[in-house]
Amino acid sequence: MTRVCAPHHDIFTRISFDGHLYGYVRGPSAFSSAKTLQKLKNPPAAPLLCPLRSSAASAPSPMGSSTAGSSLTHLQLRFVCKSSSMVHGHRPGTVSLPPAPCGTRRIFASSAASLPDDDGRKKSMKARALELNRVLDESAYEPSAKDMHSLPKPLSSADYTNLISDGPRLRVAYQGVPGAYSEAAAEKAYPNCEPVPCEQFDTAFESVERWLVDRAVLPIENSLGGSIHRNYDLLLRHNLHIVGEVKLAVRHCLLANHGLKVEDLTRVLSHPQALAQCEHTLTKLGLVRESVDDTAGAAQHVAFHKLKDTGAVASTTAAKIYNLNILAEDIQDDSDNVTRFLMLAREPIIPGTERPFKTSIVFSLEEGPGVLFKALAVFALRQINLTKVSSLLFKCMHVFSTLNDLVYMLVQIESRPLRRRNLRLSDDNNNGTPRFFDYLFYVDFEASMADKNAQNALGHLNEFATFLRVLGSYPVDTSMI
Ligand SMILES: O=C(O)C(=O)C[C@]1(C(=O)O)C=C[C@@H](O)C=C1
Repeated sequence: MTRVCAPHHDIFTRISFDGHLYGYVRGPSAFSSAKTLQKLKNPPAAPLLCPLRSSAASAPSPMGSSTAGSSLTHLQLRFVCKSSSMVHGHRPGTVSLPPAPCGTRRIFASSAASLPDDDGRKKSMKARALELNRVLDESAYEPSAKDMHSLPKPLSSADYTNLISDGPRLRVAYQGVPGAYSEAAAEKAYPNCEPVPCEQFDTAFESVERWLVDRAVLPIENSLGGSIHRNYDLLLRHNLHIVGEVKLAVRHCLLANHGLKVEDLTRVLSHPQALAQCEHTLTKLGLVRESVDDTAGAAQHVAFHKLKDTGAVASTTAAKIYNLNILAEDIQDDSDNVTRFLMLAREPIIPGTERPFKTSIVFSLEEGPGVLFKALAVFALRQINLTKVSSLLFKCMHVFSTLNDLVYMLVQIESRPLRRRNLRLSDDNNNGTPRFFDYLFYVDFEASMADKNAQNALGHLNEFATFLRVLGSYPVDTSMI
């Protein structure tokens, strides 16, 4: 590896008004330089946005991450400074980058831009820096299919060491890539936030716990597809608090590359929930379904590989970002397709009573006839409405050590967030062998923990529950979906 001060790379940096250090890396091997920056143990800054503009695209891997391309000529990274001293101390020799062909220059503008005009040399550097900043400002970010690799790369566990959260905008983790419904939910929950894509749900949870982002917004249930069990598991496994909910009307489209017709397609890619939500339509079209991590990732894959026989079920936003054609709109089986997302934070909010609140709890019970009836009665007795009751079956009582072994079974009782009917219970007639198992019951009830009635109900439940945890008490999303 060569030091950055070797005459191989153009590196421009600047300090933005929001305290971030923005960086440009230029050069034929700029992409691999960026990758190296990301991998460094002690980088001066953490690249957040991967290549912004390039004259030749490097190939995104099937589900979003990018691979190095030797023909990149122009690339922008966004850096987040680790400390103010980094801004002022950012100088040649601090960053190691792989060698690149000679003939390019390097410029360190940010430190000069932030220095007082105390001598002529610094003055000219400062002028240069300001000029650079002006040029950088003029190159606005307009993602298109041509530079889709420029979109934020989803966080994976490996990225943790490089991410620092010090900007004034709230950073909100979501699972998926840009154009995913979860990104729209994050923006609805926290307008003006900076959505941070994460590869997996676990990554989103962990990035909040490690202070890399401020919040996470994750799907928990859908009116057609039901509960997202993975996130119920993660709610128990992690110690985050539910601080809000947001409901999003999910309207799926069938996307394909330009020039294709529905008849040309034999296969369709999407998130399993999205495929389930379009079950009837896709069956009617005779398309083979294939599950991927998220809807927008499916669109990205179809676009990047220019697939001729495969479409994607995703949003209109994903169609725009990845430059796909919309073959059919509103293909979900129910026009009232709503997904409920949870807003998660490290600290709980102080529950109030000035507006409608909801409280989410999880508990387990001793086995025995009528125990669930008894548990639900603590709410019924106090006229507290339940908006969700679901149960997960797990193998043994040691909740925290054995969640890996959690066996998801059909829920005994299930309700879904329907717009007009808040509670829908149905038996699954599961005559298996439940007596060998314990259940975790997840209940949402319409009351605030600041409400004495709710406190009494939970006190009552706690008398006989073998485990009880309040996951959060938060305002109900009453917005029009
Ligand atoms: O794949 C996406 O776009 C997501 O945001 C995930 C997800 C989900 O997990 O349910 C979110 C909303 C829709 O219900 C479909 C998929």
